[in-house]
Amino acid sequence: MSSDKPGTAEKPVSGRIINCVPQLPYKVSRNDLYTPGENQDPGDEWKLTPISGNSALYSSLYLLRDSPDWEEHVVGWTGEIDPGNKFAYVAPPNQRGTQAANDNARYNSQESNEDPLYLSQEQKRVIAEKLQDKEDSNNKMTVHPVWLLRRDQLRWREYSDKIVWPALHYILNPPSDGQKENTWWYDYVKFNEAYALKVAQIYQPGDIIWVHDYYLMLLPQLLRMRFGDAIIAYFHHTPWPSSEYFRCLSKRKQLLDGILGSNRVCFQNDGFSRHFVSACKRLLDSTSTKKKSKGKGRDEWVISVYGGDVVVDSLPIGVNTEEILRKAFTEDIDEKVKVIKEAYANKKIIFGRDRLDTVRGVVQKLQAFEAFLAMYPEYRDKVVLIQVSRPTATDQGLKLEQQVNDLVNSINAQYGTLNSSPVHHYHVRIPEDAYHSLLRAADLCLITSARDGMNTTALEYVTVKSRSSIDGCYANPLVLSEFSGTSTVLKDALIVNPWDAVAVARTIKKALCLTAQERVSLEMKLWSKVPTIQDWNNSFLQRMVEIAKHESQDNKITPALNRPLLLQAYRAAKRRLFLFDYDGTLTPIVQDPAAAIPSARLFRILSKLAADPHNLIWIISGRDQQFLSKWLGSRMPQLGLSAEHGCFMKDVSSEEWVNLTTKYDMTWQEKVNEAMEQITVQTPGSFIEKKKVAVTWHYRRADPEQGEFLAGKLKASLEKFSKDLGLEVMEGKANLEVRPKFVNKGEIVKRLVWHPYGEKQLNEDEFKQDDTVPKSQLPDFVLCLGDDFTDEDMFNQLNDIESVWDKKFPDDKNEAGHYGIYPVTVGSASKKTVAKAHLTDPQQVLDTLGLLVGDVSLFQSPGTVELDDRGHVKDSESSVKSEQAGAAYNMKRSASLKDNA
Ligand SMILES: O=P(O)(O)OC[C@H]1O[C@H](O[C@H]2O[C@H](CO)[C@@H](O)[C@H](O)[C@H]2O)[C@H](O)[C@@H](O)[C@@H]1O
Ligand SMILES: [Mg+2]
Repeated sequence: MSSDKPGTAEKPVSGRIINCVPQLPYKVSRNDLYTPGENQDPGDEWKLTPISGNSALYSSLYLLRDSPDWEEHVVGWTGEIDPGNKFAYVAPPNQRGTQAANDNARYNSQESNEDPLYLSQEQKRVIAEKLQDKEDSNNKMTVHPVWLLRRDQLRWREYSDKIVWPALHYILNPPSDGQKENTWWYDYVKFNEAYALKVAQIYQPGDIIWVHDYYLMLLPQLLRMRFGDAIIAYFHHTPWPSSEYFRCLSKRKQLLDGILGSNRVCFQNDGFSRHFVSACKRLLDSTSTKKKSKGKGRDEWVISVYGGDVVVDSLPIGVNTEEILRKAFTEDIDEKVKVIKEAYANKKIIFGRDRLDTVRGVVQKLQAFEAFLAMYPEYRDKVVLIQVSRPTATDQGLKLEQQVNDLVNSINAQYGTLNSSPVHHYHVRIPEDAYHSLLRAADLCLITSARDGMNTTALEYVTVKSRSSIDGCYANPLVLSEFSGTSTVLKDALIVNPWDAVAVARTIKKALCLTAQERVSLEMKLWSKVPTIQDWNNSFLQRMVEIAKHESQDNKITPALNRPLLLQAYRAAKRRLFLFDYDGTLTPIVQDPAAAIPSARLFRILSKLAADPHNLIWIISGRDQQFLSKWLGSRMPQLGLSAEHGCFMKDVSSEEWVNLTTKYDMTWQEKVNEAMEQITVQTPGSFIEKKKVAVTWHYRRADPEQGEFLAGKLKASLEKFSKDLGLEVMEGKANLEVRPKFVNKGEIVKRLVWHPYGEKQLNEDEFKQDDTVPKSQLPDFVLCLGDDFTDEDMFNQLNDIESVWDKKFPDDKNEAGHYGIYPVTVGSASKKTVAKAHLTDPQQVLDTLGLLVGDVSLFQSPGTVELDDRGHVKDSESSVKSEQAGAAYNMKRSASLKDNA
């Protein structure tokens, strides 16, 4: 698509889509029959087989490939590569029986069981070439494989499958010490980082980046860190649970924050979007507005996050109806349908196909069918349930399989005869032609999922039933669980609660008794609602183009702090200055101000930071001197302190506090106190915190609505005289603070940064900026963290300093091309900020500082990390070792294969 395509002129999109899918559509396996040799095609070493599942998503990829409007790039993990069995070492004939041969055989048989997947560059090139879609003669779809070649390939799935997936499907994991989960989390972070790296290699401005599903929740934010202007969409294919479930995840904030790097987050239906919006509100304190989307009547929200807008909406995925009809109506399938019908002559066929996991409701289905046979004995030899259950490799798989088998056996034992069984259960993956034949032959399709995003079997069934061919195989009814995402699309299906077996049984009876006219009328309604994948692609992308057009420069999301890059800059710097706010930044906000004391972890990390002679640390807080001295200064005299929003300061390793407000008349305090006391009387639970200069009115413990309302009233009354008295009234966290206007945290920052690094601060009220200090004496790394409105003064000051330095010291930038200045806001997503990056909460603050002092893993939070093809940090010790081992392994292996050829 060209940028001058109608409607795209205002904000051109490049016409390229980068589709990020959790896995490429093919399974890669090594061909055991392959032996390298001169006449061998290296491509023969590998075979590809299409993987099952995610059919709608893959169908969307192929349709985009064929669209004249878009150039498509697909980024996806290769999935687990099957290394084949050809590793057992066979000694060359002249060595057979020798000790060396036996040792080698032992070595190689271990290798064959646990192939470390050391693929050479050439092998990767060959596989990548094969993965490039064969049907794509015009090369319109370029496949970019994400390699994560490790011995234990399942590791890349653990966090998604064992932690995220259950929570998304309302399953709570049993409590654990969290150790395994942590390791899985690091792999999940790496998995997402590997994608970000791959996308960064191909990204061009104007590309639409389309991220799919819960394996890749961190990817949008990772991309936002790299490309502030990128157009990013996240589509969530599975259900999104109530925030009550989602908040059980220990990494809940990081996951939400990861998704919110997108411009648009889209779900299968409004209910899922609503849950997501509420999770963002509760966990990240974001705000949102809601409206109806144009034309479709669906809900659309705009969430405000860190200064930017994220559209949240829904668009149910569809199926490729044309292709289904083409494939399901062939002479071959006609024959197969006839055979099925003859095999079950005089019986109504009830059909179901589900993955055998706990949420697909196979157990509920069998229980309902059992109830049906019990309640309606006249149907016992007149129906058959053909249930195809696709095996899954889950932890509960075996138990579930056993439960299903027991139920099938018990139903067949009770209601079967010598000649027939009411349930035919196939625990296999059936081929596509068999599936289409069964869809066509069915008199009823029964879907009883306890949770799913979009059940494509239901859509495919309705599609097939829209065409008449053989008598009795047209317009057959669908019984559909209300817990399936599909029920919001196919509202006219016979909707059931799968937990109510009796009600489902009654609905089966009702469905089997529908007249032909009723069935046709139902089918017509359903068929008109089946979304096609073509429409889904078009609508999705059309909306993305609109969003791209309306993106404004002053509405950009402040991205998450890129901690690995921070670490790099930290390591390279020698004159580091840390400027930390206290409440809400180094400690979480609590009800009682006196209870917000530093944690042992905070002390440990601050002590480690302070122990480095290249670090200077200042705490710049609204707290008074007494609090700061008691809890911080007395324990760590090496900290610089500033109290009451810049009114006082105490230099590093000094005990003397300097009052920066001595020249100021303090009679205003009386007037402010008076106003605050009046409001305190009216507001039970509120109180005044009197400091030396500043005065704070707290209402955290008051009724929230009353507190907010009266804070507004108090602010208005204070503002009547504050200007004349040179005061500033500041809205804090459930408080209102007043202090002289000419002091603020930004002024302290100015003093600290514009000062020869490491020299004592001057004890003067008035600060005179010394412009003669050379850059080599100014800090080369400034990390400033704050959560509040008052901290914006610090960020503003740093931004100004950066602009001045840009002009004054254009040649003194660091290796990364900047001055190492990091203004970072902490907490609530709803606030507008001038900071350059954000962290979600004080815990992430400690994780970040912990990373700098070596206490925390690089993969605790996602960021820009260069990984090699095995998921090691590039050029790290493990990466180099792994590369050497790989080279040795490949030499040995090819020698062994040649010898045995
Ligand atoms: O600049 P800071 O270090 O962030 O201090 C700002 C104010 O923090 C304190 O109040 C806030 O934190 C309390 C403890 O979590 C909480 O209970 C209260 O609702 C918050 O407003 C402190 O009491 C004030 O003096 C500081 O100015
Ligand atoms: Mg604060």
